[in-house]
Amino acid sequence: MTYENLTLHTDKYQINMMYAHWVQGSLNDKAVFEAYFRKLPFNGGYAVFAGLERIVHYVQNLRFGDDEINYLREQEENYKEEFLEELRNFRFTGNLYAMQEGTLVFANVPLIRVEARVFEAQLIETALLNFMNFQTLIATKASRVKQVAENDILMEFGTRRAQEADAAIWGARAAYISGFHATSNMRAGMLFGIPTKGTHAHAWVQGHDTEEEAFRKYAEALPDQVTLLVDTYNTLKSGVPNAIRIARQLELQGKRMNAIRLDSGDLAYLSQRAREMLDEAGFPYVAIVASNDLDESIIFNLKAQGARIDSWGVGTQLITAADQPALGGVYKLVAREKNGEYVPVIKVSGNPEKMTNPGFKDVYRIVNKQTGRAEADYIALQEEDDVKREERIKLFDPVHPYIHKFIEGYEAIPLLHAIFVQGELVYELPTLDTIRAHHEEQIRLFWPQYLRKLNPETYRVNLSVRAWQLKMDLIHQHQE
Ligand SMILES: Nc1ncnc2c1ncn2[C@@H]1O[C@H](COP(=O)(O)OP(=O)(O)OP(=O)(O)O)[C@@H](O)[C@H]1O
Ligand SMILES: O=P(O)(O)OC[C@H]1O[C@H](OP(=O)(O)OP(=O)(O)O)[C@H](O)[C@@H]1O
Ligand SMILES: O=C(O)c1cccnc1
Repeated sequence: MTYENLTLHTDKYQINMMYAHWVQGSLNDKAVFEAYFRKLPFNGGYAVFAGLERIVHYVQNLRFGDDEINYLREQEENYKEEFLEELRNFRFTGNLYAMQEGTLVFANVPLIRVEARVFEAQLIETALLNFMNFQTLIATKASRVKQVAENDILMEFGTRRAQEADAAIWGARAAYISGFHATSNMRAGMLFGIPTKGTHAHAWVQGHDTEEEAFRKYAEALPDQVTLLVDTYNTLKSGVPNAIRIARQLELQGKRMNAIRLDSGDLAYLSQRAREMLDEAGFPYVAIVASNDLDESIIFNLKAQGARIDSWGVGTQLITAADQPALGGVYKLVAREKNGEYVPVIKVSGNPEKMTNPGFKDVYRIVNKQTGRAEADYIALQEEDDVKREERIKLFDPVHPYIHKFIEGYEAIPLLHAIFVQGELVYELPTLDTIRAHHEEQIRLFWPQYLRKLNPETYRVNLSVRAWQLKMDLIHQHQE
């Protein structure tokens, strides 16, 4: 059994469509798909794109090996042997464009564009969305936590509550992209180079005759990284006083205790009292770590209550994106090859929000040269040159097209980068620290009103006049 080959990590309907294309002789026709989401998660003002590194590895390693072929043969007697033979030669030979990880992204903006034989473009939909949706969701959640604790140390503690192993490690990576400082997951540390941190569990304290003995033995074993969990019995009556005793003993050895950790009770009150006790005892340098089902709202609230917490361990709520467990990213056909040329296609829907934006398009971030801040994302047909030349363009509200403005003196930053061209990887995957730095820059690119957690302003995402006109024309054609 091979677990590593992700080629069949797809929905059966993709293979069915591949088969039907093969039968009908249309497998080599080119298709253009775009991946995007329609609604921002967590009622927020932005999302943080993530998932590209995993997508790159996935696309590079697409192969139907013996196990995959045999399984398909067993599963579906309709699949002809020649089709299965065709699959043996399957490689991704198309073009794939994507946002850089860590980029701030918005609803209805293409985040990934795939231009490939329909045979290939169809297969990869499921996995692409799987990776993009999960990692983008967690990176976004982490960014919200980061926003409320900008100057504190943030540790990702979620593995034990994550939806299985892949979610734990890719979630840890997504959190790091958005500004977390460390993860408790050692494998994520090993695979991605994320710094790891850890304290100790209640079991360590319970496993000794007294709390003080537990603390002392722990400090003897790891004198340079002593963070003591003080809530097993009574935080203020025994935990903190015992931790202070250990801090004293460590000073006699010329060492400094790192921190105490609070994991239950009223974290605002306990942190204030513990801070006083530590300061009075002469240990102002001993930091206070808090954990216990934390999320951005609780952290924000604790800060408003004057909590004296320096470092936050955030697990369940982050790794499971508990208040919104899925990002609804979709993958839609926008153009297809017909008689050797691309024709735009649309999906018309009773729900106007679900109507797709047809045509082969590019995305630009329009940055005001004077303020250095982003004004809008602008989606134009690929052949449109005015935006590429940074000439005057019209921004207008697609729902109320009479509300518009013309802008010039802007910089148009193309957001979709070439990742694969004709099947070749042309993109050098950035280091995780480069991605993190890119994310920080992205945060600075936007006015705070778009980023705030509560009732953010809606950032403009506009179609060019031509892209909008194309959409209107196709809607009218379908209505007729
Ligand atoms: N001052 C505070 N203001 C708002 N929320 C808080 C405050 N202190 C703690 N919390 C949060 O309230 C929740 C308390 O959870 P819970 O009722 O399980 O209490 P607990 O102290 O963990 O109890 P237990 O002893 O069973 O572990 C946690 O999510 C915690 O982060
Ligand atoms: O609350 P989260 O945000 O998910 O953070 C992780 C939690 O996991 C641990 O608890 P657990 O009860 O599993 O183990 P313990 O006995 O070490 O406290 C830890 O003490 C945190 O409370
Ligand atoms: O290091 C810790 O304190 C830790 C790690 C994972 C989960 N809970 C706590």
